[in-house]
Amino acid sequence: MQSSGVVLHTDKYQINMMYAHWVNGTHNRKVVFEAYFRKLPFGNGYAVSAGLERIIAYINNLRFEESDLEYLRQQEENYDPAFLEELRTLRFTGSLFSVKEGTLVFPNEPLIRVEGRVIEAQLVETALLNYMNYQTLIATKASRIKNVAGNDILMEFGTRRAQEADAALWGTRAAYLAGFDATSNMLAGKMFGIPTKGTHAHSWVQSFESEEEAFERFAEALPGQVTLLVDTYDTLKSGVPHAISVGKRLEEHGIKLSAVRLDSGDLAYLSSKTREMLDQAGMHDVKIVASNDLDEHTIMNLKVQGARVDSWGVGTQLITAADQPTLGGVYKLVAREGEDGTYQPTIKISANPEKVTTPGIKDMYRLIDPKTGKAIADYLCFPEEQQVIEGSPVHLVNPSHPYLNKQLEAYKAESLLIPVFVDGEQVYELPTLEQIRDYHKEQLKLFWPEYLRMLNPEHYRLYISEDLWETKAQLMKAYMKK
Ligand SMILES: Nc1ncnc2c1ncn2[C@@H]1O[C@H](COP(=O)(O)OP(=O)(O)OP(=O)(O)O)[C@@H](O)[C@H]1O
Ligand SMILES: O=P(O)(O)OC[C@H]1O[C@H](OP(=O)(O)OP(=O)(O)O)[C@H](O)[C@@H]1O
Ligand SMILES: O=C(O)c1cccnc1
Repeated sequence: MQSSGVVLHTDKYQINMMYAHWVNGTHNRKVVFEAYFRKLPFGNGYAVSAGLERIIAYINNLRFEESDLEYLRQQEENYDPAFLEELRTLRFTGSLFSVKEGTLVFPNEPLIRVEGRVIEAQLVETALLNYMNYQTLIATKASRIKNVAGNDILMEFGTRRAQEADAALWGTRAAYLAGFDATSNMLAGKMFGIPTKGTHAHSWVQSFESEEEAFERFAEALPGQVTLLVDTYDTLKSGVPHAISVGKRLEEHGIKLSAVRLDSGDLAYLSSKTREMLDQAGMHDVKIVASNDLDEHTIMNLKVQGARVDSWGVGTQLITAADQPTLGGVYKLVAREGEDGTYQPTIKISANPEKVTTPGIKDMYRLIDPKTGKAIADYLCFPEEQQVIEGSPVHLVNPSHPYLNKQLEAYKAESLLIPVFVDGEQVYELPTLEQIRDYHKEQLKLFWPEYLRMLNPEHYRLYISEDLWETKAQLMKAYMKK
């Protein structure tokens, strides 16, 4: 999506609330929102933050063009023309804090904090959640797949099955930042500098009289990167023997067969047999690629069965996050400007204690054990609380079960929310995608394997400060009294 039109990538109720604030004269009132998710996807022990690059571009391009205003005029005759004139000059003048892309994040942690005029903060909710939710979801799925694939090469093959073009492109980027090595999507390659890879389809083989001829013609056309798809007719009786005979002939002309691809059948059995056949032919360097509706479960299972696969092509299951197609991130008001111009913390009550919001503007820290270098827990506190920065002991309170608390004496603290926009100005320069990928790898090293395992991982904790708990308790009490 290009700059023109992004401003209407929002829900109608946001524009209606903006209008109602304008009618009430409260549209310039300052508020603070936080975006977070409540439940980890796929039963994973962590999520991988992604979406910030697109959010930055969105904020920078946020302006109502004449066609947008004309559309609003047509849609709602109640909108006062003076309101639309106000929109014409609207820009994002607030501040936005975010965790960096590639950071490991956990439920109820603010991934983004928006501070600014309510008219702006409300407008951006929908798009921010849209970008954050999808990209974080796919980065998390990709990180799970990378977790089981180890050092094998992972190729993203999902574009044809993605929920349309934007999802294919940004999903591919999310997959790459979380550990995939390449993509088949050429536009994603061009836009983001992701390495591209490709084999050939069954249609290539079908478009020739014989499989052998198809292999030969393909190899001659593209010497140096020849991967032959061997399952169009019969993998072991036809495909692999033909790939071997063509490979031998190519060798005489100095062309090397790189790999064969298996795309159906029992991938454990077929890959083992294929490996045997290639080795017997002395083609030890020829690699085996597997594809066919793979995900972290099938890849792990195939490895347990001894599959001899060097490289995995993963499409549908990754790009659609098929087993859990949404993250469910929310955007909640945590503070608003009072009459005296200072921020007052706000709370959203729920019958479910886990869903009661933690009020106020908060900083977030990752507390790290100085001896082991491993993360202990994450911690929210008010910015004015200085203990963490000074390194003096901190009291950790469980946000929904405050009787579960403890004192932490020795730690290192890393601040997780970094300023991205301050008073409308972008102050954060995005790292390159390669740097984000490296950062994600470093993030993984920060955690004990218990938190990273695919099945039944340990629950990594988020604590709040005592002051934060006091504020939350007071607001809950005040609400109960009412
Ligand atoms: N050894 C194995 N263990 C577990 N799962 C496997 C194994 N081999 C393949 N799979 C997976 O099983 C599924 C098989 O898919 P499917 O039933 O469509 O069969 P197919 O071999 O692709 O048949 P078709 O010829 O119709 O394409 C795929 O998700 C594949 O990744
Ligand atoms: O299974 P996925 O994880 O989504 O991976 C992508 C799939 O897309 C292709 O199949 P398709 O049937 O679309 O085309 P083909 O004729 O080239 O096999 C490819 O062969 C993979 O099987
Ligand atoms: O290059 C491939 O083999 C490929 C690309 C996209 C989808 N399926 C396979």
